Amino acid sequence: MTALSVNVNKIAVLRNSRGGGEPDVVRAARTCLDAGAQGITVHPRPDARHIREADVHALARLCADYRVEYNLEGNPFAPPRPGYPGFFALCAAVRPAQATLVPDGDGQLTSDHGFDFARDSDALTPLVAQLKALGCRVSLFADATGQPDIARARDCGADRIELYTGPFAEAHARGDAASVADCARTARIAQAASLGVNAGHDLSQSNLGDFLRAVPDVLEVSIGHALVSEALYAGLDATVRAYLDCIKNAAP
Ligand SMILES: CC(=O)[C@@H](O)[C@H](O)COP(=O)(O)O
Ligand SMILES: NCC(=O)COP(=O)(O)O
Repeated sequence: MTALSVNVNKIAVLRNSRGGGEPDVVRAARTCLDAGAQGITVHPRPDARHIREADVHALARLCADYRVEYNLEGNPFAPPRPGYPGFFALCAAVRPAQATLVPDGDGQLTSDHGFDFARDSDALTPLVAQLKALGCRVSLFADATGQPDIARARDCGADRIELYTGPFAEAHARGDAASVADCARTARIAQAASLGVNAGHDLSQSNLGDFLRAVPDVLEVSIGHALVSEALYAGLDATVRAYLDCIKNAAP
């Protein structure tokens, strides 16, 4: 069955907005694992807008305690800067079970494209080898347009690809069913090249079932933005009631 890796970036967004320690990303991740999630994903960015170096280490310890997969995502080509030692250095320090390479520019709001394998293969190949030497499974973020050159990810030495599902999610929200067929075609090309298939970006409760029914043998989905948004809705009712109880119980 497909594994769920929860991306906790958004918990760190909320924490950083106040400068304190709440919400606590490790507590949130532990709650996800206690609920049955099979892994934790983070995508630390060079500007440290959400996940910070210390979080990467703390979550690595948690995943080791729970013996679950830790999936570290990032751009291996982004140079180090104060507060961000670089993706490879982070992987060398915590040795995540899976390193997912994503070709994000610095100023991007979020990830919005996969690798161009015709252009990037030569640069990726030695990096993939170095990450594998650390003991990481390596996955490469890939557009899901049915392009045959997805098989080149295998030539780079990668174990898996992660289908970029943002365009699928947008199309699904418009009621357009065609894009899931592109995802399925891309997955089959990758699998024929002996690559495992992960998927992520903007997956949600409203599109995940349709995605998994259409795309064969997806090994893992990593989900953050929608999952955390939905958790707010799911938790608000109980939380407001708890506050009302506090007020009632404190009333003279
Ligand atoms: C690769 C991918 O799709 C996710 O890791 C996504 O980029 C999360 O990053 P943000 O939380 O910064 O949007
Ligand atoms: N790799 C995708 C991921 O970790 C989560 O993406 P999103 O659900 O936050 O869009």
